[in-house]
Amino acid sequence: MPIAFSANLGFLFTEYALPDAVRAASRAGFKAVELHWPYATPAADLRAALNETGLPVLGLNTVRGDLDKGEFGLAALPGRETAARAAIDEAIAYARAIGAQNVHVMAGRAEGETAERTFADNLAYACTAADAHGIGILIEPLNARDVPGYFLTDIAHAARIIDRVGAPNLRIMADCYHMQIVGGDLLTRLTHHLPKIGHIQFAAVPDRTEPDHGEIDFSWLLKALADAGYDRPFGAEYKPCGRTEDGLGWLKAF
Ligand SMILES: O=C(O)[C@@H](O)C(=O)CO
Ligand SMILES: [Mg+2]
Repeated sequence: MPIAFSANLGFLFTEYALPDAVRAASRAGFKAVELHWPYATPAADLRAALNETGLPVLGLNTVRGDLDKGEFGLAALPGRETAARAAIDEAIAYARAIGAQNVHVMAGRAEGETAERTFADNLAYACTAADAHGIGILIEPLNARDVPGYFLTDIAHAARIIDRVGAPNLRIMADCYHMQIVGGDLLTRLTHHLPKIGHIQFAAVPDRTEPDHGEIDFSWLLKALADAGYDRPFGAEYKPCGRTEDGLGWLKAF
């Protein structure tokens, strides 16, 4: 099965304004793009670049909240439901404007059963609102070294939340970088949860740069995941060591 890649424009091609980053990703051979927080860019400008290149947008994130206070998402924060749902509405509206396939709803720093219930309720709201437009909702476990106190760190926990919410358009964004730090055993765990996975991302571990070195052999792992049935583009979400184009040897090798 041929393997395709998505460029995460939150980290890759940041040398360019976002519409030109889409064009650069297309020139480099990526078959899709994904975004972090594109809201400062007029959707029409982005849509023009997407139409021009024909690249699909796999997803974008809800805003994190008050960065000065260290917020990293709102959806699992008890008492912040109004802000969380406004962030979800904003993300869905932007996703519709550019034709993005998914919205990643960021949980935030929280713990315990009340946070879990808040997250599940906000996700149910997001899933209903997104489903009306054919958009999926993603949740992503993040490692606690990079994001201390983040509500969701473990893929098995993400799977339990999906069962609890019970919405057909809710899936996991499984990031190999975070998962390796949170327990490794990537092929077995990813394959086990594959029916619930909507997107897979990757970067070298531990330095989160180009995926051609470090603890994980991606030339083996990504082929094994494709053999196991994962048939969507893999999201390259790493921090380039220099200019993005200068570090694309791994892409050419695939
Ligand atoms: O892994 C990450 O950091 C991203 O996928 C993200 O969306 C949250 O920062
Ligand atoms: Mg990620």
